[in-house]
Amino acid sequence: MEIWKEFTFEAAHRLPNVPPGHKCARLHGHSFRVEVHVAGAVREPEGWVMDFGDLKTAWQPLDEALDHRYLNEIAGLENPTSEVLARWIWDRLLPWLPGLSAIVVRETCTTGCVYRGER
Ligand SMILES: Nc1nc2c(c(=O)[nH]1)N=C([C@H](O)[C@H](O)COP(=O)(O)OP(=O)(O)OP(=O)(O)O)CN2
Repeated sequence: MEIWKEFTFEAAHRLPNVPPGHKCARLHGHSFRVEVHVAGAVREPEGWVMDFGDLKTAWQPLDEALDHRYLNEIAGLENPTSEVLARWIWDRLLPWLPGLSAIVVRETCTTGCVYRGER
């Protein structure tokens, strides 16, 4: 079974390594949406993989680190593409969520990425 919870944060960024003239080299912002997925057996008697509330608790420090920030200023996010951000979030949640199975990052309504860790 796989469960997930979606979180949102607002942040600014620019992409420093894009080709000359690329629009994403300019400072801009997104309402980022992040899905945190956890896989595992359904535990009894609770009838759940884990409490959605515990996902929220695990996310809280990341909200503090990311919300209303300039992502490029954060260590490890100097080139804050969706892909880099997904891996950065994965690395910070894995110690708290051993069943972590995917991080989905959406920058806009039409773009995003999914990271399932190193295999
Ligand atoms: N593989 C990636 N490609 C791009 C990323 C990224 O993180 N990974 N990021 C960007 C920009 O940050 C951009 O803001 C989002 O891309 P895009 O979908 O092109 O933005 P638009 O909302 O302007 O898209 P339209 O559908 O054309 O309106 C770029 N690429």
